[in-house]
Amino acid sequence: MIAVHFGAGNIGRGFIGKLLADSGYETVFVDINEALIDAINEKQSYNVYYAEQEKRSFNVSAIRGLHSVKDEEEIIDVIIHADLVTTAVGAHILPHIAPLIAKGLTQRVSQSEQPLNVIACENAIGGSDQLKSAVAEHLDNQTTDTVERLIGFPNAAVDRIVPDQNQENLLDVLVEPFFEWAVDKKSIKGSIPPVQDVHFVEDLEAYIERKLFTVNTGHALAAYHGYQAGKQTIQDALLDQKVKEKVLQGLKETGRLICEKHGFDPDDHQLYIEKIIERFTNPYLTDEVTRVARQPVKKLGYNERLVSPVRQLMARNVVPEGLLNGIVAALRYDFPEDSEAVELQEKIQSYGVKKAFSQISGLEENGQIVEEISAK
Ligand SMILES: NC(=O)C1=CN([C@@H]2O[C@H](COP(=O)(O)OP(=O)(O)OC[C@H]3O[C@@H](n4cnc5c(N)ncnc54)[C@H](O)[C@@H]3O)[C@@H](O)[C@H]2O)C=CC1
Ligand SMILES: O=P(O)(O)OC[C@H]1O[C@](O)(CO)[C@@H](O)[C@@H]1O
Repeated sequence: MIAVHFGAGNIGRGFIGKLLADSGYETVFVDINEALIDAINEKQSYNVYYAEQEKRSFNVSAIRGLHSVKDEEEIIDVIIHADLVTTAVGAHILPHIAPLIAKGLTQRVSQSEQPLNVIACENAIGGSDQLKSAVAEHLDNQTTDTVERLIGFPNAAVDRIVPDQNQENLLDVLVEPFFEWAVDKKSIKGSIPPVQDVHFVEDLEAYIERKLFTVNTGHALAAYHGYQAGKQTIQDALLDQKVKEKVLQGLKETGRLICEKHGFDPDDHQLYIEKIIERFTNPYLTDEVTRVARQPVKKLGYNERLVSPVRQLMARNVVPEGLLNGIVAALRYDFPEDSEAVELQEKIQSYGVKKAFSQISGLEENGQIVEEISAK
């Protein structure tokens, strides 16, 4: 079994690559980072370490690497023969890898009727749908119909905290022991050769909103409030009671939405929140506030972890003060090494908070949410 995985970064190697190897796949990593690809081809294996007292280690082998620009022909060839295609590049990168995936799929469907599934493992609602739309822009009409018939783009929710790495061996990855990978059952074409521990679910929206609005919203709140409080790591941020209370306030608000909308049991959801706070504070991980806060422009988007639950709660006549305060903290994020933080601050300087936030979030400039934010 051959899997092509785009993005040999933290999640690519530390999560998806490990599960694919555990399931008996040969994994072809595609990445734009030449040093990573060279190391994969030279070493042909790496270790995944668990952030826990025992520090269990797992060897990942049967891997090779291809460079997304230099090895285009080989990537197309491997897509023709693949049993599964996955990505973990960042949702904003999906449009950049779409042309290459489109070329691979065009050649594949012209010579084979074998179905294939392409799963975007990104922190985004409808990540695979986004990739499918981007791929469709590079297909001719006839190929679009055949791709529609043979190629599935099931959405997925992926959950594992993999911080930035500081390993001696470039490829090794330290990850939290917990992980969850849920894939939308209904969009699968043909079948996916088994991948260990993947859940195929009927109602992905409930899973993904529960995950995104708890793990990612909670992490974002800890990062933006932690940054304002001068904390270096998420672990330190959550040791500050004031920051922790702000995180818990926001999670209480998203919890209300998730339970009301998707019917999760409030007591079970409270345990889910507690488990997540425990994961954030894992003492065997060092997770920089600036990693979790990265790309504030993306994170303030319309369907993202802060604005989406605020929109949905306001539509239910609830004013979520904790989440609104989280947005305010995000709008103040000015880490100079994050190009989106620089862009955000420049926008605010040029247009003022109201207009800048409205442009970034896609919310109406004179709407209630933008008014609430600018009044804070
Ligand atoms: N790190 C984490 O804890 C989690 C991350 N995620 C999601 O997983 C995705 C990846 O995140 P990370 O692995 O943390 O990021 P990362 O930055 O470690 O990995 C991304 C990889 O994509 C590669 N890449 C960028 N442009 C490319 C291109 N045009 N072609 C091929 N490869 C390209 C980069 O070189 C890098 O190796 C994101 O969508 C993130 O939201 C989801 C759950 C947890
Ligand atoms: O910033 P992105 O692209 O969402 O990816 C990093 C994310 O990974 C996580 O650590 C775990 O999902 C998030 O909380 C964090 O925001």
